[in-house]
Amino acid sequence: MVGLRNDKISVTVVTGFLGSGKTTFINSVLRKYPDVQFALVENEFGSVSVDTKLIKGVDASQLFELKQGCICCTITNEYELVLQELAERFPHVEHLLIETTGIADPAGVVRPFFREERLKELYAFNKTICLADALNFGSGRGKDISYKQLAIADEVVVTKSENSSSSEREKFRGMIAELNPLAPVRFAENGVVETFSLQSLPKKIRYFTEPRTGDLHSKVKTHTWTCDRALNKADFTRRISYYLDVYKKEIYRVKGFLCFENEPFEFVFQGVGGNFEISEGESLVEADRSTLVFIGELDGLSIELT
Ligand SMILES: Nc1nc2c(ncn2[C@@H]2O[C@H](COP(=O)(O)OP(=O)(O)OP(=O)(O)O)[C@@H](O)[C@H]2O)c(=O)[nH]1
Repeated sequence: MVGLRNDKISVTVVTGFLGSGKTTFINSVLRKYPDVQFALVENEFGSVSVDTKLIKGVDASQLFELKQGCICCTITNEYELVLQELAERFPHVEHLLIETTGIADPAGVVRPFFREERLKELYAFNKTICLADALNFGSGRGKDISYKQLAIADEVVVTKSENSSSSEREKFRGMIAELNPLAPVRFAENGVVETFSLQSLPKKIRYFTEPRTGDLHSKVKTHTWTCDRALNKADFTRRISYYLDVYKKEIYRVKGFLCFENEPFEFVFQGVGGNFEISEGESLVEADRSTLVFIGELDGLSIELT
């Protein structure tokens, strides 16, 4: 069956605290892309189930509905097998949307796509989108987990923003940059994000906002590591691999670009919860400067990679 598939399935993870608007957002994505064959998985407290409520009002031909029995096989904790089975049984699926529960740590949902060889063959990880509720953001509700969800995200959507003034929007941007200076921020009004695109973000990540220190009083901190000479690829890979493994609990997210000896193009580094991927980027090396942004509980960590 897998042989029928020409392209990998793109994977987008939608996360965000309880009631932040994940279901609403997913419905708007399904409406926006009526020609894309989606599959939908909801991750719930470590188990996996498909949330059929999501198909309401959406043409069923867009969706491959998986019955619980198909994916929750008798073996427990088989998330990776479920993903594999999904790709193999439904060769027409083009895009997998995974909705995490509001109190889930998304690192466990994302990690298999960076770690498992078979999943890397079947899936192309697209991005993690975190929804933040404008009406509750910064209230401290579920602070640790919702800050971690924001810290890991590639893109943030502030939902329920229809009544937010431009100064309030700026404040949200600042608070989010405090947790995650890498993620572009968009706003949803009445469940619709005007400029949203499912496409992955460009493999150029120079847009990051300078980390800020604000008043969130969060344990989540940001650190920018730089090196001004070309790195030896094998040495660096070994070191970062060791470092991220040792601090996989503390370091939530690492993202950046690297310059390696004898390589004309910059490489993009993507790391989530102890696992990482290094892939050739789109920009030619101009100066031999490598930059990695670390996000996590960094107090007391010294980041030495060379
Ligand atoms: N005003 C407004 N309401 C919204 C918006 N997005 C979602 N909502 C409402 O917020 C409530 C929660 O939305 P859901 O989409 O169910 O949130 P969720 O994150 O899936 O919820 P859980 O699965 O329980 O974590 C619903 O009443 C939505 O109609 C928005 O942009 N504006």
